[in-house]
Amino acid sequence: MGKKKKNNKKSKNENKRKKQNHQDRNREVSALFFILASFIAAFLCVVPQNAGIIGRAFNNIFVNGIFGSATYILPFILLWYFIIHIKKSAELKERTDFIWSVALLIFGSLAFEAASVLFAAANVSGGWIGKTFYPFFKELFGEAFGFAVIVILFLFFTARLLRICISKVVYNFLKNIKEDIKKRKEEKEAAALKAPKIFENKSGLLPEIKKLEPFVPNIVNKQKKENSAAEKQATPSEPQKPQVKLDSKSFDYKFPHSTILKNDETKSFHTNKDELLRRAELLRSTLADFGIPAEVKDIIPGPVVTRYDLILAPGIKIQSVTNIIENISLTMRTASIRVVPIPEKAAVGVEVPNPDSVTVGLRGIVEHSSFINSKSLLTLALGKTTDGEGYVTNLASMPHLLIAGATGSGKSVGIHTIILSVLFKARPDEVKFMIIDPKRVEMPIYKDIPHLYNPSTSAADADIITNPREAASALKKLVTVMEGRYTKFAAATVRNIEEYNAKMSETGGEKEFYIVVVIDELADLMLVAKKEIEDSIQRLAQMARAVGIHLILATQRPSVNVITGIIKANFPARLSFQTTSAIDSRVILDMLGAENLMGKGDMLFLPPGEARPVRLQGAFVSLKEAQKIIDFINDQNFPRIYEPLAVAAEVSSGFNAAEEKSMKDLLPALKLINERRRVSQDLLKANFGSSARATNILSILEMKGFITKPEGTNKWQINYDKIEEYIRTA
Ligand SMILES: Nc1ncnc2c1ncn2[C@@H]1O[C@H](COP(=O)(O)OP(=O)(O)OP(=O)(O)O)[C@@H](O)[C@H]1O
Repeated sequence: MGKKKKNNKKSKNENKRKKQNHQDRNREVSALFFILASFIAAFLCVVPQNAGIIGRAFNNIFVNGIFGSATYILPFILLWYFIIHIKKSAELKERTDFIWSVALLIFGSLAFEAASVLFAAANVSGGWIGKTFYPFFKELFGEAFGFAVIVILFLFFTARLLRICISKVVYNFLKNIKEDIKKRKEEKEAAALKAPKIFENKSGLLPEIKKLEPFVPNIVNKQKKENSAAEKQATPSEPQKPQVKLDSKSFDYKFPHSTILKNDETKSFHTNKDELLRRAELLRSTLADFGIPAEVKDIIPGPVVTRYDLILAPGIKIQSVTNIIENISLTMRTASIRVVPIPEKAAVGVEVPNPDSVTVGLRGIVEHSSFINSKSLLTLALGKTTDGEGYVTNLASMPHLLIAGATGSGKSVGIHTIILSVLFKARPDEVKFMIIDPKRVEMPIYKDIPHLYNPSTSAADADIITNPREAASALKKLVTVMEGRYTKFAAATVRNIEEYNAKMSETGGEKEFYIVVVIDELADLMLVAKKEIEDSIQRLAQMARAVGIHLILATQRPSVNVITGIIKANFPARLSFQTTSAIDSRVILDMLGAENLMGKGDMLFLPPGEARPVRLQGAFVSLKEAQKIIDFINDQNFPRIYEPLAVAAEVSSGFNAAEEKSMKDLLPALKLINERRRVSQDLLKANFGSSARATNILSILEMKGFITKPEGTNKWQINYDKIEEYIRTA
């Protein structure tokens, strides 16, 4: 059944490719026709006397006849037709293009006629069309205004033909003016405020309102400046091409535009100074009520939470604040308050959710200078820090990432932003994703991207892996791919993928692509084949970094059964969304805190080697936006080809030593099932000796389609026809 599905998919891909080739050929023939027509028309316009009867006829019919001087526009129109046919990314709108072209010639004739009358230009004329219809415009609008109307309509038709969106041009123009005015105003304000001051209250424990005032606007200004600087540095929609580039593939791949995404609401989040000061005072007085003398030193407003940095009176422990978190929540009328030590300021930060939070959009971060300027192909746009700064990190240096969080906390959205951030920077032949999604809910949207990879299949058949057993087998094969790369790199006397690719650039050899393995719900895999999965993950996590393989594991059940000691030890970078309990927070981060997050993308990121996590509001991207980016990529029909080593590994045999043994057991197992008319782990164990052997046989039986387990059931269905046929032909 599996084979049939694969064949169907293959033939579908083949048909698609054939259709595409046919369309490409048609476009090329049309382009050739239009460039020839353009040359001939230009020749006939410029030197009709050298073109015999045809030249004279052309001159008499068009230049001295129908269109007058507007005939000279014709070669340009034909040239434009050539351009849109040769440029494969341009959409062909044959009927409307023809209408705009005719309108252009008509209004060109009218414009020339109007010019000849208005400026008494004897050497131009509007031909029969100009002479017949211009009097009507002249009568209706008068000479000068009539000319203006004709020119405006002429420009309008030109814009339509050239696919220029006038409203966009006007909008961008007005936006630039508005931003210019805003920037000048900000500069004036900044000059007035002079250097940013950190307020200090020397008089007592009450924060002094006057001294607080310059602080809040300074933070907001800083963010706005960062935004406009980023906007200036590069066109937002065009992330800079990273330096590492595979030169062996010549496909003209286009990166998706950030403008496909929705605008980021946090670009200019508003802060109400009076409200912030009121809440600071409320916090101070609540602490005082519980006998904790403290001074609010800084207020750091952010898009989702505001941090109040407290200086505790000498002798007061930070735990005294942590102990009354719930009371603070009550008085401040908000849940999810978090207390963090800020050693660099000798302060205690109290993070309080804002009454109105704004969504952090992915667009705001991928347009941020730190993302645009990052050279790594594996740059991740995670979200924004509590003070509203874009937070960008590099998967290549982590080198693997462990993600956990309760259901609904924002894990899937987080995984989408991670995958999409890479899609904004990396060509399909530079980075590939091996996506394992036993939940089958979130990841199917990526099933056709040319970045997809599965070491068990050829490139054309690569799909999202949903079956836990297939996942276990694919991970094993990835270990083989990793070992193959090690051998290859050793032969090339390089230590890692960067050096290897640099060497290939010099020698013109084939480069290696990075492989990012994404597992959305590790728990589902661990349930089925814990030992196998753990072994593969351990080996990959320990060695894969140098050969460009990186793992991202996500789970909503961060228990020690799923995130085992072995896995944890090999994953120094952790990302925790809200957890259901403090214990879960400890499992994932080795500390408390994640249980007090707010959900919906609120997260703690622990970079490798860091002692304290950074709190971030994850970038949000809707499935609709993600789909648009994927469509943009898929529409380019990037050829799905793997670098040879990737498939060479074991694909022919497809099994390792243990599996080979199981293959030998296959025929006796099939005979047994056929005889007993049932299958189970116990039956196989009783006949073949051990549980492990029985598990391996079950896995082979399922992979070969002899048995299937329909979703939602726990019973194997047996394909007796297939079994009988196999036994007959064996
Ligand atoms: N960064 C974010 N900003 C704003 N809202 C978010 C963000 N991330 C998630 N959400 C909201 O939270 C909801 C749940 O998110 P998501 O589906 O990612 O959770 P999950 O942890 O994957 O849950 P499950 O494990 O059940 O699949 C989303 O539908 C969205 O409304």
